[in-house]
Amino acid sequence: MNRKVVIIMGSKADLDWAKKIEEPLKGFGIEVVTRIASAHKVPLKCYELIKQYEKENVVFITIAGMSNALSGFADAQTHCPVIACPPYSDKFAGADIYSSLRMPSGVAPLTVLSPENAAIAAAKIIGLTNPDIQQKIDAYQEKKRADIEEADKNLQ
Ligand SMILES: Nc1cncn1[C@@H]1O[C@H](COP(=O)(O)O)[C@@H](O)[C@H]1O
Repeated sequence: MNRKVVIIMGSKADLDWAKKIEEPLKGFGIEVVTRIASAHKVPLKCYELIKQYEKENVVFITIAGMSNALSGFADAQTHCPVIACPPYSDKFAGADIYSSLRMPSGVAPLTVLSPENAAIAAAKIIGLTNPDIQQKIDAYQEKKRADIEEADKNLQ
């Protein structure tokens, strides 16, 4: 069964970050749709996008910098899994991150900070019902193990 990942980002300023999530997903052969909608500025658009894609049982990945309302907002409106992947920032001592971590009761977006890892997490969810994707995840992990062996061998 083919399921897609829908990336929603708060601003076009997040595009470079989104691409770092898109690339590994496409490497796994997963269809990715990328949209821009800010929960602060266009909440109705966010809602409509969530409801539109929810019908396809997608995995959402949400990207929102500074003050991340988007991930909790999205998660509370859908039965689909939501992975928050806020863009990296060390401004204000990295305090932006708390807006992704602290959620009210019943709101459960998963936060994954690395864009590549967010893609892996989404691929694993899709892999639960897709043996092709499972095999690709196995191969990816095997490559990671081989990289360690290679690096270790090169030190000897
Ligand atoms: N949290 C939020 C709500 N609306 C936009 N943002 C985020 O704020 C940053 C700057 O957005 P803008 O370009 O709209 O100023 C971007 O990371 C964007 O995701």
